Amino acid sequence: MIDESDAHLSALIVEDSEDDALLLISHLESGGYRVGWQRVETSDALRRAVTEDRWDIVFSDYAMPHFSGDKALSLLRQYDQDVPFIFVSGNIGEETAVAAMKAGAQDYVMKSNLKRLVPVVQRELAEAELRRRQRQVEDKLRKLSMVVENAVDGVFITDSSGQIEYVNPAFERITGFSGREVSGRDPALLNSGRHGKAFFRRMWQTLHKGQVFRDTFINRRKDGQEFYEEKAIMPLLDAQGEISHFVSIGRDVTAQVRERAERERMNAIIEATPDFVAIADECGRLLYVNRAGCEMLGLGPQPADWDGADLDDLCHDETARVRLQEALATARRKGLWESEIELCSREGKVIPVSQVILAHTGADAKVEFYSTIARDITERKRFESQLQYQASHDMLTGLPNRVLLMHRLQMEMDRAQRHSTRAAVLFLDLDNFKRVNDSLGHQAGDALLQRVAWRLGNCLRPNDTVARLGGDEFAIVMSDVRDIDNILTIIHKLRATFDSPILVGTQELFVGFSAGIAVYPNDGDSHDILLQNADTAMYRAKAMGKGEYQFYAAGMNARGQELLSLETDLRRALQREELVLYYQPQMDLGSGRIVAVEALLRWQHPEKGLVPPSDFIPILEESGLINVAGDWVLRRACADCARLIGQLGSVMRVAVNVSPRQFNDPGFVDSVRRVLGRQRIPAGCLELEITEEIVMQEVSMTGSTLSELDRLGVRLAVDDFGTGYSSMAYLKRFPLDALKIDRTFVEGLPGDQGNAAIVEASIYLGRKLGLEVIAEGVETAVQREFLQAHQCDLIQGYALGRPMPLPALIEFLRDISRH
Ligand SMILES: Nc1nc2c(ncn2[C@@H]2O[C@@H]3COP(=O)(O)O[C@H]4[C@@H](O)[C@H](n5cnc6c(=O)[nH]c(N)nc65)O[C@@H]4COP(=O)(O)O[C@H]3[C@H]2O)c(=O)[nH]1
Repeated sequence: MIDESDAHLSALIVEDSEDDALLLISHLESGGYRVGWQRVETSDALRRAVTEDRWDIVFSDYAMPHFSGDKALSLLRQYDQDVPFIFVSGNIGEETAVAAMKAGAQDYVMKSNLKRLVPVVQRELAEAELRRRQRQVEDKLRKLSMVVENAVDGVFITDSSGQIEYVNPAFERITGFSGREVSGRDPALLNSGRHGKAFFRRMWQTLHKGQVFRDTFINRRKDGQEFYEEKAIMPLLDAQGEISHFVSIGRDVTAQVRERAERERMNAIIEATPDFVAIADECGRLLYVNRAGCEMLGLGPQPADWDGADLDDLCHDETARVRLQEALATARRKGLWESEIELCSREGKVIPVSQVILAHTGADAKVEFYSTIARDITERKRFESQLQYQASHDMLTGLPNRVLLMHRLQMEMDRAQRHSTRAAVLFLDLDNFKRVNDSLGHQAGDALLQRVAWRLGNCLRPNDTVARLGGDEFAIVMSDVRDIDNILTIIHKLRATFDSPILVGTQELFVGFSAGIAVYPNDGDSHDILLQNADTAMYRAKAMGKGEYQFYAAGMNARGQELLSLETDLRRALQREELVLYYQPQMDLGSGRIVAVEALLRWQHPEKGLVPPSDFIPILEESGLINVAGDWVLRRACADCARLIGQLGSVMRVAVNVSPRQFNDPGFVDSVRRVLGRQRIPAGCLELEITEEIVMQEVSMTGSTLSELDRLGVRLAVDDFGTGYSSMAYLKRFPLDALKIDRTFVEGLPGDQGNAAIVEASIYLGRKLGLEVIAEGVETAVQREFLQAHQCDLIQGYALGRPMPLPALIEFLRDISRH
């Protein structure tokens, strides 16, 4: 009996007789099968049946009216190789049966002997199952073999003694050996000798334990070249569990190993490079920064330290950020951007770098990432600026040299053109420098030049430039020259700066300059010409004598030139004592006596003759020479006064004009005290004429000076009374003795009613305040009478006498006393 589990049988019956088919089924059922069956009797029906269903077994009659067993067999085998095919026929002969078996039928059963049917079915079903399994195994083997044959990995199989039995095509390709060449040989033929014994010992130990050995082998190809093979070797066991074979599967990883080595080398190089190397994603986020970059920018060494940072964070301000965005845009457009830029470290240090940014694009031309290399050029920049400094500065003095001077001069010329002002260049040449050099040596000469440079630098405005042109030549570029006075101011400052001696070693040296001045745009429209003209002017100045300053051109600079030469002349006049005092008498209207004289300064110019004070006092004021001149006037006037008193035997007062600058000099009161002491005249014999301008200036200081002078006993008179716009209050506040009515009010007397009223009021005011009133510029007898009638105390003017030199005055006074 058949097994219950095998009892179900699906049977296809090719049979023209329904009865025969039923008989067949009944035999099978009586043999224990539960049969599901179908009967077909044409080729179409058979085809349909085998394509639509799966059958355990097929029975077929041999000869049928519309079909034949042969055809049924061959049709079936087109669809199924394994299903048992059993002829069940009434008349199949021996020969036909053998031929049918050859054609693929499994057996035949005579209809007359159906007793055989069940055993045949049982046997054929079992064999069909075997065949099916076999076929599956073969199928699998075929597939595996195909895989191995087509694998990219090299495979070889050895027997247990290590002799090669099989190699796949990949092995041949990788090693260069053909299967035939290596068949029966030891795989050691691939040995490169690069692995030590320990390596193979470990391999064999692993394999003999029945485990898989994996490692990277360095093997040798047939042509002797080495290659890297990532290999797995495994033992195969037979039914007894003994190792029967070894299978080696190896992948040629030479390219990867080399690539990895190359990458590691590159990485080591990048890590060792002193330049900043970084990779950023398409949004600028940093993906990689090398060691030098981390150090340069103060980023930690671990990626986590700068995680989230991007290229933007390396910019120190908004301008740098905009520049970076432009750089990235250029890199996206052109693939590369390079320039010099400034990066900023985390600590805020600004680092100048020479940087390259590359944009790396993918297949869609979109940027996938950026790489950048930046070299710290701090040193180079420092060196460059040092070079630039050296190229543009004089090494001895540290002042700009000719190159930089020309550049600044051009800038000032441009600025002057824009603002419609002027620029000036002064060419200075040290007087007597050669003598210093020759007598004290070069070191002393150098030291002198350094100190001169320092002093020059200190007396200029921040926008002016002083340069050393070489030797003892210096130049100054003056910016924003609005009028000629600006230049004169600088010249005064220069002179004042070099008034005191320069100490070189133990020597005190007085330094003077000869200078030429050229003014843009009048004296040239290019910097070369301007400097050349200033040079020319300097030579002219030198020719005039040491310490001279000379403007290049006449024309608009004529006034400057004139003022300058006047100033130079005045200095000389003071030294050569060309200044003289004239005296003009003052009469007491009450007694009719000459009680005082006014000292009036004159300049006895060798060529121009007698120069009036109006022509030179403003220059003395401007240049500061007024203090020297005023001091001289004071001494001279007091000395003359003493002489007058001595010679005439009567008291005589001298009035001396004091300029604002002289009055404000802190040493003024002392100098008055000194003069009085030296000349031994009573203090009341000296009257100081001060202007309304002086009394109106900062009150506390003026007040204290006036009080000090008053305590000395000196008389104080207000000159030019009524010409200013001042308040009369000062007359009360200060210790004054007299007021002098200005001659412009006396002029029209008595006809000019306005003037007459002012003069009357002034006399009235003076009397009320206890001040002596002196009328100036009295030219006529009518004026004198008017003043006398209005009780003016004193008069002064041509009506009495013009200013005269001392001998003439003495004569004049003697004349009067004689009459
Ligand atoms: N038209 C006319 N003029 C007359 C008559 N009488 C006198 N004068 C002139 O009037 C001026 C009087 O001097 P001031 O008002 O102090 O005015 C002085 C004074 O301010 C200043 N000055 C003169 N000498 C000195 C000085 O030693 N030091 C200072 N700081 N200033 C002085 O110069 C100014 C002018 O002096 P000067 O030219 O000498 O001119 C003198 C004198 O010559 C007259 O009847 N008619």
